Formats: sequence, structure tokens, C-alpha cells
Amino acid sequence: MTAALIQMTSSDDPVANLEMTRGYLRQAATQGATLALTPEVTNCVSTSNAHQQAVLQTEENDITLAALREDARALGIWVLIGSLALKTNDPDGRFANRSFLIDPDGTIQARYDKIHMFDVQVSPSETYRESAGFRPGTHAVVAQTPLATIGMSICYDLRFPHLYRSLAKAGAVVLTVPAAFSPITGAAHWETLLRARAIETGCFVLAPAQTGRHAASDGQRARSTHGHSLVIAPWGEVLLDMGTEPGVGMVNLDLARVVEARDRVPSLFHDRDYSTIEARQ
Ligand SMILES: O=C(O)CNC(=O)[C@H](CS)NC(=O)CCC(=O)C(=O)O
Repeated sequence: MTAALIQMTSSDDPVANLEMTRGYLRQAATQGATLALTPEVTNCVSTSNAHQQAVLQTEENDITLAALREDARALGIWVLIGSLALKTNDPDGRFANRSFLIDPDGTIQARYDKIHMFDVQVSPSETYRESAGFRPGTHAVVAQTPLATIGMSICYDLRFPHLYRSLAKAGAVVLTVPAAFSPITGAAHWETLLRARAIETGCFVLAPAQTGRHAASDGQRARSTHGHSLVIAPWGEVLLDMGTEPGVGMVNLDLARVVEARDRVPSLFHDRDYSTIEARQ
């Protein structure tokens, strides 16, 4: 399979973001992608709940989802929408942070709601409370496709290694980690965690990322993200690092490398039971 990672700087305007995404998808298809991947919250990066309430749609009515399904069909490629921020019918009014896998017929083959919410004080002046606006998902998702069996995740999920172990044990050979990582934690942890997940599972890791400073409507706090969309091989090598500029990055994935890595170090299959922890004082 040939993966195209799309690195972009989404604003809080879904219409402008869609235009940008469609351009990148065409570029990816022209360069021979069989799977193109977009970052987390492709449709809208915003720090304002009121703005999100005004511009976001439900899955049924979302313009980004409809257009990208049409593009997947017209271009004849698989598309992983890293995620869309979507309205839900939940009584608490929270949004979903939902990833979609779309086939070359434009059909949605899998959807995944981000499980782990980024409720973190990164620095004295930088706090995130994702769970205030978004409702966490409750299901891990593995999608069997003719390209590969794909385990889905989103951003902060990256810090929960048992999720990826479960996905790999359920058959995943490619893990997707679309993200909008914070600049501080990105510099400290992003590449190391992605390489660790690849090494632990013997999977390819595909991590398309938001990058740069995200334009926000009047009076709202603009956010910045780390960029560095990465592709990691099952043995842990970095196959692609897109730096901080928006664009499309192409990588050929030789899935035989999954078997090779797991043959060399079969730790994925060496779990042991330790139901109790001996606590010593
Ligand atoms: O809120 C949105 O618009 C979309 N969601 C995000 O950007 C999320 C929650 S704020 N970002 C992360 O999970 C970053 C994780 C991270 O940076 C880390 O784990 O260190």
C-alpha cells in the first residue's frame, strides 16, 4: 500500500478547511496514494464552544464527511479522516471526536470515537479540558481492508499503550494516530511514543498531524500544534517526518516488514498473567 499523510493547519472555518483538504487529497491521489490520511479535527480547530456550536454539524449533515466520501469515490482511494468534530444527539450536548475510514466507493467502512480525553495542564498558562466539550468513545475499532488491517486511534490515545496492544492482538498491522499535539508535549514525547507503539506492536504507525498556528475568529484564543506527521516502521525506524510545513508526504509500506519485526522479537505474543501485585513496604 502507498500511504499519503496530509499535514495541515485547520482553522475554525469548516468550509475553508474542506477546500484545503480536497486539494491535498487530489495531490495524494495524483502521487499514487492508495490510502490518504488527514489529521485530528480536520474540519475545525477551535477553542470556543460557542463557535463550535455555531459551525459544527451532526454526522448526517456534515459537509466535510459528505464531500470527502465523494472525493474518495471520484479519486478511487481509501481515505482515513483523522477526525471530525461533530454534533451528537447526546443529552449533555457534547460533541464527538470521530475518525472515519472510507473506501474507494465512498462507503464508510469504520468509525471510531476518541476514547481518552485530553484533560491536561501542559504548563501554568496552557490547560486543555477536552472532556468538557467532547464525549469520549467506549469502543476500540479494528478495520479489515484489502490494503491492511487497520487499528484506529486519535491523538491523546497514544499515551495508553494497552489500547495499541489490544488493536495489534485483534489483527491490526497498521495503526493510525491522527493528532493535534500540543507544542510542548509534542517536542518532549510525540516521536518517542509513536516509535514505542510501533516497536511494542510490530505495526506500522501512521500519524498525520495538525501543524502551526491555527487561525481563530475574532476574539478567540488561537491554538498552535506540533506538526511532525510521522510514519514509523514496525522495527521502529522513522520512515517519514514532515517537519512543520503543511503538505502531503508519501510512503510505501511493505507489510512483510510486520512479520519480519515480529519474528525477530515476538514480544507481542509473550504476555504473561500477573493478576496480583506484591506490595512491599
Ligand atoms: O480540541 C480539539 O479541537 C481537538 N482535540 C484536540 O486537539 C486534542 C484535545 S485538546 N488534543 C490532544 O489530544 C493533544 C494530546 C497531546 O498533546 C498530548 O498527549 O500531549
